[in-house]
Amino acid sequence: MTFKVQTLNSISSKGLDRLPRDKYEIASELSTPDAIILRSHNMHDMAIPDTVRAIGRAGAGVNNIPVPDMTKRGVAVFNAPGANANAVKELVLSGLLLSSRNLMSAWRYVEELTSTGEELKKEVEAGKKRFKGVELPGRTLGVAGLGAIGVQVANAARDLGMSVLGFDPGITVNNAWRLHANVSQALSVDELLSRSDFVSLHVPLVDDTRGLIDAKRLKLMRKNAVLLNFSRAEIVDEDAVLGALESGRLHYYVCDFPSEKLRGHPSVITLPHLGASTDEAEDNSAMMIADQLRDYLEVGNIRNSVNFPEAIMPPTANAHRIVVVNHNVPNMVGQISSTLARHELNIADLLNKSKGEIAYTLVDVDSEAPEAVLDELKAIEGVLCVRYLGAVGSEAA
Ligand SMILES: NC(=O)C1=CN([C@@H]2O[C@H](COP(=O)(O)OP(=O)(O)OC[C@H]3O[C@@H](n4cnc5c(N)ncnc54)[C@H](O)[C@@H]3O)[C@@H](O)[C@H]2O)C=CC1
Ligand SMILES: O=C(O)CCC(=O)C(=O)O
Repeated sequence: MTFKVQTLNSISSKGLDRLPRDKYEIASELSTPDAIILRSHNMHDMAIPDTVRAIGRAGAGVNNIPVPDMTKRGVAVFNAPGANANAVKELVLSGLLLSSRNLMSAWRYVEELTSTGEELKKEVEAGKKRFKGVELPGRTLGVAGLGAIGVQVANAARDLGMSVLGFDPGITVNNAWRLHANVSQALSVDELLSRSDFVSLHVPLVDDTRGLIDAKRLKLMRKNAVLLNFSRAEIVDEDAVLGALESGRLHYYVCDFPSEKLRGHPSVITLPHLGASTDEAEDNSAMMIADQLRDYLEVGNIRNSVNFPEAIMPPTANAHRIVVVNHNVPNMVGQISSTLARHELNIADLLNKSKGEIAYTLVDVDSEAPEAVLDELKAIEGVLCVRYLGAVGSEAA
C-alpha cells in the first residue's frame, strides 16, 4: 500500500524522513492526496480533495483548519501537542525581559545616536534614565491557559522569582501535575487580570476565546501592566489594546502577530509569528506529526487527534484490518459485525471508540475482506469512511 502526502508549508526533513519513500509520495502539489501536513497555511478557503483521510498540523493551534467540516467528512485532524512548547516559552521569557527593561526603545535610542567618542559616551549616560526598568522578582505574572505552553511559562517565571497566578478551567491532570506547586489559582480571567503586573495568554483560538481580552477586561488590569500574546491575534481586541496603551493602562503589548495598526507603535513589541521557529521545535513537531499520520494511515491507530477519539489496537498476527469511521449513533457496531458475519468473516479483535459526533471502529478479521464487504460497510447509513488496511499484523511482525 502506498500513500500520497501533500505538504502545504515547508516541513522539517527530519519529520518527512519518517515517511519512507517506498511507501510515501510527498509533494507540495498533489491532486489526490491521502493526507496533508501543514503548519500555519490557511485551509479555510481551499478546496480539500475527497481523497484526504487525515490532516496533520505540525504544531499546536488548529484554527487554520476547518475542523468541523473535516469531522463531518470523516477526516481525522491531528496536532503535535507540546512539540513546540519550549520554543514558545523561551520567546515569552524574551518578551517579559524586552518589556520589563524597555529594551526595544533603549536599542532604538542607541541605533539613532550619531555622535562619536566622548560625545557618544555622554549621550549614552544622559539618555539611559529614560529606559529605567523594573525587576521581575516580586512582580506577578498571570498566565491564562495552563496547557503545554502555559505550564512551562508559569514554571519558568517562578524560577525567575516572579509570583505566578494561573487560570485554566479545563486544566488536565497531567498539566496540573507538571505545574510548579507555588503557582496560585485565579478563579476567573477577570481576577487574573486585576491581580497581575504581566499577563501572558496561552489559550487556543476558539469561539469562547475570540476577543477574550476586550476593552472592559483591559480596564481591570493594573496601571502600567504588560500584556503578552503569543497565542493568536484574534484573542485580543486590537483597538481596545491601542486605547489602553494611549490611556496608560497598558505599558506594553508584546505579541507574535503584527498588523498595520500595531506596527510602529512605540509601546508595541511585535514579532513575525516566531514562537515555534526554532530548529528543535520544527523538527519535534514534524517528527511527531509524521509518526502519528503514519500510524493512522498504515495501522489505523489514533494519537493526538483533535476531532477523533484516541484509539490504539495492536495488530493481530495474520489478521486483516478494516477501519470504519461513522456517526456516533446506536447500532453501528451491530451493523458492522453482522455485515462481516454475513460474509463469513470471523472477527479476531475489535475496538470501538467515540468522541463527540464521531465513532471509530478497528476490526481485525481472520481472512481477507473482499471488495463487496467494504462496499456494504460503506453503504450503511451513518458510515463516513471505510479503509481496508490488510495484513497490518504481518507487516509489523
Ligand atoms: N506563537 C506561536 O508560534 C505559537 C502559538 N501557539 C498558540 O498557543 C496556543 C496554546 O498552545 P498549547 O499550550 O500547546 O495548547 P494546549 O492545548 O496544551 O493548552 C491550551 C490550554 O488552554 C486552556 N483554555 C482553553 N480555553 C480557555 C479559557 N477560556 N481560559 C483559560 N484557559 C483556557 C485549555 O484548557 C488548555 O489547557 C495554541 O492553541 C496556539 O494558538 C502554539 C504554538 C506556537
Ligand atoms: O508552525 C508555526 O510556525 C506556527 C506555530 C503555531 O502557531 C502553533 O503551533 O500553533
